Amino acid sequence: MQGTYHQRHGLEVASDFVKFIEEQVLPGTNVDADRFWSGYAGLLDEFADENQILLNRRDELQAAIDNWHKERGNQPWDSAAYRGFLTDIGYLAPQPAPFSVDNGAVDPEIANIAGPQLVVPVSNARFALNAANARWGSLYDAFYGTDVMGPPPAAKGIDPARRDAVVAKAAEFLDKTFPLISGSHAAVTNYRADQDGLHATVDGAEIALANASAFLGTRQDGKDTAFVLRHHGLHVELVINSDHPIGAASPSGLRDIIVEAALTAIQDCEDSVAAVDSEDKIGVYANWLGLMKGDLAETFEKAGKTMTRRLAGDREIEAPDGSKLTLPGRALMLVRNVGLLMTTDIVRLNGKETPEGLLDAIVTVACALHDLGKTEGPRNSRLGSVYVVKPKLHGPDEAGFTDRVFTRVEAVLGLPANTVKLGLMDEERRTSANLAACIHAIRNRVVFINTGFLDRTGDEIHTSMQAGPFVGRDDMKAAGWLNAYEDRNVLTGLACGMRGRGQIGKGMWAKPDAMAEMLDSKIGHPQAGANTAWVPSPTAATLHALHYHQIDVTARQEELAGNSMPELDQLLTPALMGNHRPARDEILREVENSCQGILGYVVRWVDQGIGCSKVPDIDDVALMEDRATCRISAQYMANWLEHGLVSQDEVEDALRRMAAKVDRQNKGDPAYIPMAPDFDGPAFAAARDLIFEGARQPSGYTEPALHARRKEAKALR
Ligand SMILES: CC(=O)SCCNC(=O)CCNC(=O)[C@H](O)C(C)(C)COP(=O)(O)OP(=O)(O)OC[C@H]1O[C@@H](n2cnc3c(N)ncnc32)[C@H](O)[C@@H]1OP(=O)(O)O
Ligand SMILES: O=CC(=O)O
Ligand SMILES: [Mg+2]
Repeated sequence: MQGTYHQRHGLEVASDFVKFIEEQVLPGTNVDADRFWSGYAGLLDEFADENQILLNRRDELQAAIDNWHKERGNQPWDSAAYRGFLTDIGYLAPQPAPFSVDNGAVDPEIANIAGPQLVVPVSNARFALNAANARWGSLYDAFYGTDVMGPPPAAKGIDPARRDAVVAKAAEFLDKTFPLISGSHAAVTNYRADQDGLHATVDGAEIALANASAFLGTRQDGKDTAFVLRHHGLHVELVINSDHPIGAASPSGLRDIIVEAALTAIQDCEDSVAAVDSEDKIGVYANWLGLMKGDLAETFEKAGKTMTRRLAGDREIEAPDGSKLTLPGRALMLVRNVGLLMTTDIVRLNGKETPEGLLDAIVTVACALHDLGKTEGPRNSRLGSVYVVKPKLHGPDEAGFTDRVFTRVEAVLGLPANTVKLGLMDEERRTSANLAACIHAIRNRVVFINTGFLDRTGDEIHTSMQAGPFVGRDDMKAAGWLNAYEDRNVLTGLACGMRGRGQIGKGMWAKPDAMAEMLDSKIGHPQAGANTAWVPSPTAATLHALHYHQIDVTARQEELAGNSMPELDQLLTPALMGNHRPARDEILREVENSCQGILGYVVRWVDQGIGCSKVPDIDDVALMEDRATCRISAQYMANWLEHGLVSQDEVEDALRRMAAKVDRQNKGDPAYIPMAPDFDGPAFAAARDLIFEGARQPSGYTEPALHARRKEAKALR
C-alpha cells in the first residue's frame, strides 16, 4: 500500500512517483509531464486488459495440460498424441513462412562482436556502475584472485610464486592469440611501437607479430603505456610500466594484460532485484536513469578507504600512422524489464492496480531519452537505439503484444518506430516450442534470443507438474528436452537471420566462485554457436572473454547453420522418473538442498530486500540464487510433494533444520534476522508458500509469494 496519490489524466499515481517522473526523469527530454501521463493513460487503456487476457490464457492452457496428464494417468508417453493435443488447444502455434529479422540500427557489440554479457541488479548502484565499467578487465587480477591458479589467495600482498604462474599463464594466452613470428611472449624483454607496428625483443632481436595488423595503436594513461591489439573483434591491451611492482618484476615492464570483457551488460529490473513498492521501484529506475544520463555515482567504503565510483570514460588510442581511434570504456547496456505477471499499486486505474511491465516499458525507455539526446560525451548506444530485455514471455501472442506496447511507448515519447530493440528471453516452454513465431512477431526489433535455462527449467517442471515426478537435478542437466531446447534456439536464430544482426545467447554461470570450472566448461557456449553468454561478475566476464578468442563464433555459426534441428517431440518430452525411484537418502538430500537454497535466498529477499545472493549449497559450493533458481527449487519440491516422493512433514522438518543452518551461515551479518527457533517470521513463511503453494502458483513463479511477504516484512518494520 502506497502513501498518498495524485491524479494524472485519470490515473492515480503514488505521490513520490509523480515527483520522481516530473522532477528527475522528464526534465532535459522533449517530453513534458502532460504528454507523459496522458500517453501512459492511453497506453494502459489500450493494453492493461489485454495483459490480463494473456495471463488468463496461460491459466487456461495450464489447466488443460494438467487435465490431460491426470486423465492419461500412468499410460506410456505418447509423443504424437501429446503434440496433437497441444496443437488442438493452441499451445503450438503455426510456423511462420521463412523470414529474416530486419531490426534496423544495432550497435556492433550486439550485432557483430562475440563476447560475454554481464548481468547485474540495477538496484545496487555500486554493482551497476561496476558492471557498466566491466568492459575492460585485468587478466592478471582475474587469474591471481580466483581459483584458476588453485585455491584463491588468503593473505594480502603478492605471493611471488603465484604471480609468476599468472604471468606465465597470461603469456600462453598471448602466444595463442597474438603469436610472434618466432619466440614466446614469455621471453620478451621489451615491447616497442613505431609507424611499422609493434616490435617485441626476444633474445636481443626485434620480432614482429605474426599478424601485424592485430596491432591497432598505443594508449597513454599516466605512467602506463598500453599497446592495443585486436583479435576476433575483441581488444586486448599490453600495459607497460616498469615503475609498477608487477611491471618492475617483468623484463619487458609488462604490468598487466587488460582484456575487453563485458561487451554488453544487462541492468536488471527483474529476477535479481527485490522491488515491491514505489520506494523500491524509484530506487531501481533512478539508477538506470543515472546510467542513461551518465552521472550515476556511488560512494562507499572498501578496504578501509572511501571511494566514489563513476562511469568510465572512452579510451583514446593513437594508431601507428598518428591517427586517433576511440574505443568505448563501458559495456553497451541493456535494461531487463519485468514480465507480464505482476501488477503494481504505484499507478492505479479505476481503483485497480496496473501491470508493472507496462510501467517498466514506459519509464525505462523515458530514462533512455537522456542517452538518445546526448550531444557530447560517451553515449550508451552510438547508433541511437534503446535495448530492452523482455523476460518470461509465453509464445507468439505475448511477443506480438510486447512489440505493440513498445510501438506505443515510442509514439508517446516521440521516438522513431523500432528505436526500442528487444531481447527475447527464451525461457518459457511455450516460447521455446514456438520460437520462430515469437521471433517473427518482433522481427523488426529483436536483437537477442538468449536461452534462460534456469527459468526454463522451472517452467518445464511446472508445465508438466501433473505428468509425474521429474528426475533429480543432475539427471535434468543431461535431459533430452534441455539439449533440444539449447540446440533449437541456436538453429532457429540462424534460420531467422540473426547472424550479424543480434545475439544468440546462452545462460548464466551460476557458480560465481568456481572460475576454474567455468574456464573449462563455458567454452561450450561459443562452441555451440552462441555469440554471447551470461556471467555473474566482472571477473567472470574477463575470464569468459578468453573463450571468444579461442572460438571464432562467426565461423562456428556458419558450420552449424547446416545442422538439422532436433525434433519438437524431443523438446516436448518431459524428463520424468518413470518407474525408477531414487533411494530414500538421495531424495531427502535433494529436499534438504532445495530447502537450504530457498531459505538462504528468501531470507535476504524478504527481510533485507536483496534480490540476488550467493548462497552455499549443501556441499558448501556458493551458488548465485535469484528468482529463477528459486523457482526451480520450489517447483521441484512442489512436484515431488504432488507425486508423493516426499511428505509434507518431511519437507517441514527439512525446512526447520535448514533454517537453523542458514541462520548459522549468516551469523556475521548484523542486519540478519534469524528464522529459528520460532519459524514465525515472513521469510520462513515465504519459503513455505513457495513450496506448498508451488503447484498452484501461476507458471510456478516466485514473485507473488515473495512480494507479499516482503511487503509484510516492510510493514512490520
Ligand atoms: C537466471 C537469471 O536471471 S541470472 C541474472 C540475474 N543474476 C545476476 O544478475 C547475478 C549478478 N551477480 C551478483 O549479483 C553477485 O555477483 C552475487 C550476488 C552473485 C555475488 O555477490 P557478492 O557475494 O557481493 O560478490 P563478491 O563478494 O564475490 O564480489 C563483490 C564485488 O564484485 C562486484 N560484482 C559482483 N557481481 C557483480 C556484477 N554482476 N556486476 C558488477 N559487479 C559485480 C561488486 O561490485 C564487488 O566489487 P566492489 O567491492 O569493487 O564493488
Ligand atoms: O533469466 C535467465 C534464466 O536462466 O532464467
Ligand atoms: Mg530468467
